[in-house]
Amino acid sequence: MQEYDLFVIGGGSGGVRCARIAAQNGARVGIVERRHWGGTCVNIGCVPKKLMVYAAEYGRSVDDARKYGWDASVHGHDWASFIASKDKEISRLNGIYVSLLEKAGVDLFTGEARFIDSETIEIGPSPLEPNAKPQKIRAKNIVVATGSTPTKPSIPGAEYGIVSDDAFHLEERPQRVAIIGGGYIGVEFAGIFAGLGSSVDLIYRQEHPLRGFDDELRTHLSEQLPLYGIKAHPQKTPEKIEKTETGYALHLEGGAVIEADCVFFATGRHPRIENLGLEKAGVVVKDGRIPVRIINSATNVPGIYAIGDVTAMYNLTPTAIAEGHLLAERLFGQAGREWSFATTPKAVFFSQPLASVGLTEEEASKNHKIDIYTSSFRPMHQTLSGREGRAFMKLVVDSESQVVLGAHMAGPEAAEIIQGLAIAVTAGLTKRDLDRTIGLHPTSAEEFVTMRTPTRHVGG
Ligand SMILES: Cc1cc2nc3c(=O)[nH]c(=O)nc-3n(C[C@H](O)[C@H](O)[C@H](O)COP(=O)(O)OP(=O)(O)OC[C@H]3O[C@@H](n4cnc5c(N)ncnc54)[C@H](O)[C@@H]3O)c2cc1C
Ligand SMILES: NC(=O)c1ccc[n+]([C@@H]2O[C@H](COP(=O)([O-])OP(=O)(O)OC[C@H]3O[C@@H](n4cnc5c(N)ncnc54)[C@H](O)[C@@H]3O)[C@@H](O)[C@H]2O)c1
Repeated sequence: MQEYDLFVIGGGSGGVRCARIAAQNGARVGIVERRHWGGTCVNIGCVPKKLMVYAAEYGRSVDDARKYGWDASVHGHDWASFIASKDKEISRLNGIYVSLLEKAGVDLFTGEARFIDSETIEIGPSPLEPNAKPQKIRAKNIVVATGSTPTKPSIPGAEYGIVSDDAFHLEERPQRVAIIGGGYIGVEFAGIFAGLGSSVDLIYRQEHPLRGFDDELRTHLSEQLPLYGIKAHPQKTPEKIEKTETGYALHLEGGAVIEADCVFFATGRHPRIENLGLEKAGVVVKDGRIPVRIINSATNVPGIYAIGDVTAMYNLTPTAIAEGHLLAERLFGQAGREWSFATTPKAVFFSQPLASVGLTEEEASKNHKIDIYTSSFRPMHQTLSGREGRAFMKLVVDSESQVVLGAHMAGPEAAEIIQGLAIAVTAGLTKRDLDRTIGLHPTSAEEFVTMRTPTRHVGG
């Protein structure tokens, strides 16, 4: 039986980083992957999704270009050729992940892993290695980095609906898409399909999409949806799906029926822990996830750790990577690196991107007297193109200390801009620091350093 200092289950964002850093620090490391190296982000998440967002924007950009004097026109989108290009890029990235691990001296295994006991793993057949002969591995430290998987509600006809995993490999682009769920995936794919020319219905339970984001930003998004050709169905819950002669009928509670060629469930994700044998290792599972201490990723069993989506704490790639990196350094290298998880920035890659860092107005006003600064404007490139829609920016500032507690934006390059603001919020900079920063003209970003008069004072 092979023995390791560290064995990682799951070759995704968190697992790959953890294995690589541990090996670079001299540990003997093995890692197992069941399906695709690089995990969700690279294969069926962030990366192909962002490529799809780019694809979706070109149609509108050509329209804009005409207004800027170009003799350009669009004659439809070739889904099959786009998917083939996307797949080529993803398999290039798969190769990079494998070579990164190999170069670091990590042993790679393909197959489905499960615990036999708290120090022993068995690897059996999986989609990546259907004929794998079962083999056992022992390790002093084991990291569970198995990620998460889409959740479908158990309504009649749910089997007719797809999830995000399927959306990346559809044979053709559906003409009519009904997307259920107003979270990250629902909003992003609504933008993608609408941009590519599909008719899109977006169904969600709240008054506005993106629960947990700043309420004013959410309201702004609701106002923008129709401008992108998306039909919103707020405060609606799906009841059942029926197959019809022309596609599917999605019935909503209250009686409305939406006809679609594709019903897309974007109704959240749950940790992938079934069949992992956690009970054999004695690892406690609570509410379907592995609870850990963020400070050291430790489970209740000494020597067993969990990082990334399987802990259901942040569910983002950079946080999974940071958790994996921190754990490897703490176990085998020099501990001491710090990451500010509390100021993790978030972005939703909708056609008009949205991004946030720090506290929302609702969160901040519970414990602080705050000054709110807002700005809403027509982005400059739309003046000639005539495109409708406005950008929105917001700062949440502590009234007494003037520390910037949160920054929120919807508009061109919002994610790129908020990444910069995230440094300011993480560093605890004040509104005065923003005020004394000279703007970069003409940009949308300069608005964040030129908002002088509070829109309102709240809380306390
Ligand atoms: C459509 C979509 C878009 C997203 N977009 C973004 C984005 O833009 N930005 C962002 O930050 N985050 C995004 N995310 C979230 C991000 O992908 C995840 O937070 C991140 O991948 C989590 O990393 P992880 O290492 O925890 O898990 P994963 O990357 O999911 O890796 C887990 C790996 O473990 C493997 N595995 C599972 N069980 C076993 C087993 N028993 N044996 C062997 N291997 C196993 C799986 O096959 C998988 O490859 C997106 C997610 C989705 C679904
Ligand atoms: N840009 C990014 O960083 C990005 C992009 C995609 C996904 N992700 C990550 O992946 C996670 C999963 O994304 P997601 O959009 O699936 O989840 P989510 O938690 O963001 O949104 C799920 C949505 O589904 C709704 N919902 C849940 N059960 C339902 C039901 N039975 N009927 C109707 N609606 C229901 C919820 O109210 C919510 O609006 C995210 O939380 C995020 O962490 C991140």
